[in-house]
Amino acid sequence: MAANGNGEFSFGKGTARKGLAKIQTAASQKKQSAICHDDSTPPVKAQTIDELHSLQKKRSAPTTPIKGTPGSFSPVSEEARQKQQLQSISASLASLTRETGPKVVRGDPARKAETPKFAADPSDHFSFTPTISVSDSSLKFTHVLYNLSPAELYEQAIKYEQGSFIASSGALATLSGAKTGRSPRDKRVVKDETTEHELWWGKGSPNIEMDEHTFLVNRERAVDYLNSLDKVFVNDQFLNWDPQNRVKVRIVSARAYHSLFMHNMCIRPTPEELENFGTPDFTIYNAGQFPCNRYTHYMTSSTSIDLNLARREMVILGTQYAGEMKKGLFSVMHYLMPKRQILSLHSGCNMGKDGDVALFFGLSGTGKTTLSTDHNRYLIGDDEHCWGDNGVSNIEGGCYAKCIDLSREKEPDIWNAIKFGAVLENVVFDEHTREVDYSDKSVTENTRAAYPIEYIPNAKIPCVGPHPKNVILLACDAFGVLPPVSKLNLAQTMYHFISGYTALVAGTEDGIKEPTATFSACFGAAFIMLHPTKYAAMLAEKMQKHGATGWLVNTGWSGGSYGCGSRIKLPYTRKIIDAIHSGSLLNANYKKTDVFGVEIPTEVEGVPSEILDPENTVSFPSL
Ligand SMILES: Nc1ncnc2c1ncn2[C@@H]1O[C@H](COP(=O)(O)OP(=O)(O)O)[C@@H](O)[C@H]1O
Ligand SMILES: C=C(OP(=O)(O)O)C(=O)O
Ligand SMILES: [Ca+2]
Ligand SMILES: [Mn+2]
Repeated sequence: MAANGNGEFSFGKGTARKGLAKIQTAASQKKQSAICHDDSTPPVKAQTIDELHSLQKKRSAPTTPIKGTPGSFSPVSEEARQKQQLQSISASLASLTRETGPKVVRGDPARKAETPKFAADPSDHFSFTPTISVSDSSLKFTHVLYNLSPAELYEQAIKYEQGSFIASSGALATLSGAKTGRSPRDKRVVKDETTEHELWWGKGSPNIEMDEHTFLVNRERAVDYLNSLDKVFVNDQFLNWDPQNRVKVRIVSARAYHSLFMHNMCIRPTPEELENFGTPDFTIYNAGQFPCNRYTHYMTSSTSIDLNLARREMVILGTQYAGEMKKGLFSVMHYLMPKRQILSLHSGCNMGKDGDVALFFGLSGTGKTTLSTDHNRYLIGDDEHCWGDNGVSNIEGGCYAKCIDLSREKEPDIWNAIKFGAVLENVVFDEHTREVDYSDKSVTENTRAAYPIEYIPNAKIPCVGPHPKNVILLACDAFGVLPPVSKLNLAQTMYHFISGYTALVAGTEDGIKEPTATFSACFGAAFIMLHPTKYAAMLAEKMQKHGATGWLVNTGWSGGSYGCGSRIKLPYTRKIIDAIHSGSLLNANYKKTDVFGVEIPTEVEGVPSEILDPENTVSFPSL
């Protein structure tokens, strides 16, 4: 379309002259008798396109009224508060050798027009901002994208991160890069005078030691990398819905994907809570795109996830798998909470209409998320909880579901939660319709969706509940020898909790290609910090005190091992779980098995009786 200089517009070259109807403008219409005028809509209140675009975005309303009037006790102006916040972020990103933080400014470097108003260094007067990375990061500004909204993070991801797309459901589909599962062999913990005595070290322990100095080397590497970038994302959020034991976390990352993931997974502060956030209790530096240096002492690959409890910091190098952040923080809670006599649990948790709470312990991929998301019950959380004197509380603000073979029919609530705002990791979708094929394992079998807990319609918010009535241990048995369900006495519950017989399912950990039998203490050995007996003793004490019943539920194979038997059908497992919740299974008829001495029911409503006893289904090879 081109203007011909007379205020008239034509399509193509000279088409108007060749007799096609002229496209008429308001000005040209006025001159003629107005037959087809349109005065019903007011003209746009802009003289230029730039002005029009400036109308599109309304300034965010001040989140809370600025407290204090001039002269009242300690008034904090909006300007002073923002300055404090940026100073805090600059301090978080400080180089320990130079002992200074970068010059940080708020806002997107791409939006030149919106000159940032506040800088961390009060002496800064700047008129332009370099947008290229320079090796001496102290000469440039690091732009901080602070607690962006999901919509803003979508735009950042789609504009700047390769492999980020909007799926047809509205979720943000993205790739986590070379790593699509956790790297437990690259997770290190600083051994110092305190942690040497407090933590579980050595054989069987997930805590691979590193020294303070090496931690600082990796921290410097991560911080230098982050400071060399144009912009970083900062999330200030909370862990734990128990208000007395809430932990403030700050996540500094380089990808919108990571920021949106943590926005979904941690508890989102209200605007007022954010204004009064102050100093975080724990900080993650996620420089996952950048490798660690293999010549650094202790490093065995280019990936390292380093935890320093004394500094209250975690550094991530060489893996972009977002699960490292959420599970890394879970490790921190496994340290902090038991110190306060609160038991941290690798479990899902839901509550019935009558207030009966159930815990679902289980190693990754064994069914915590699937089985705690139950349309007939309130969801308290899918993965990480605390059990204290007042009952249970979720640590997180979101859920992280495995979505391989996800179907709308079998898991409607999870299906519907994968909408705008949710992060979909490593899934495959149709290039045109953007419809996800949940059966496709081309990228990984460990495809995942992370969504805020309120995306589940019957989520219980705040995510807290009374003391549990049932403690369900989910074991995914790759050999098919465990019965689908058995009732445990307290001693048996402790035995199974400490030994943690289950399977690592494919993809959740680096290098695991098929279900592999394992013993994972506390059904989460990768995340515990103290010796398993410490958690087990607390669990026994709480179960006894509150009269909870223990159950062992096999969500894995029956009638033979992986490869010859088949996985227990999800609808059967759901029926078993229903019978536990309703109390009907507690009062069923039982028989003792020879193998573990556990009691197995002879009947469960909706489940074929012959599968309840493995002796009927397993064919052991004759000797
Ligand atoms: N009998 C079963 N019980 C539970 N989950 C099952 C069963 N059979 C298949 N599954 C599948 O196993 C996966 C369990 O994953 P998930 O619930 O996310 O585990 P977790 O939350 O413990 O990591 C889901 O993909 C689910 O559909
Ligand atoms: C996220 C993980 O596990 P889960 O399925 O238990 O959340 C993980 O192991 O990386
Ligand atoms: Ca028998
Ligand atoms: Mn889960």
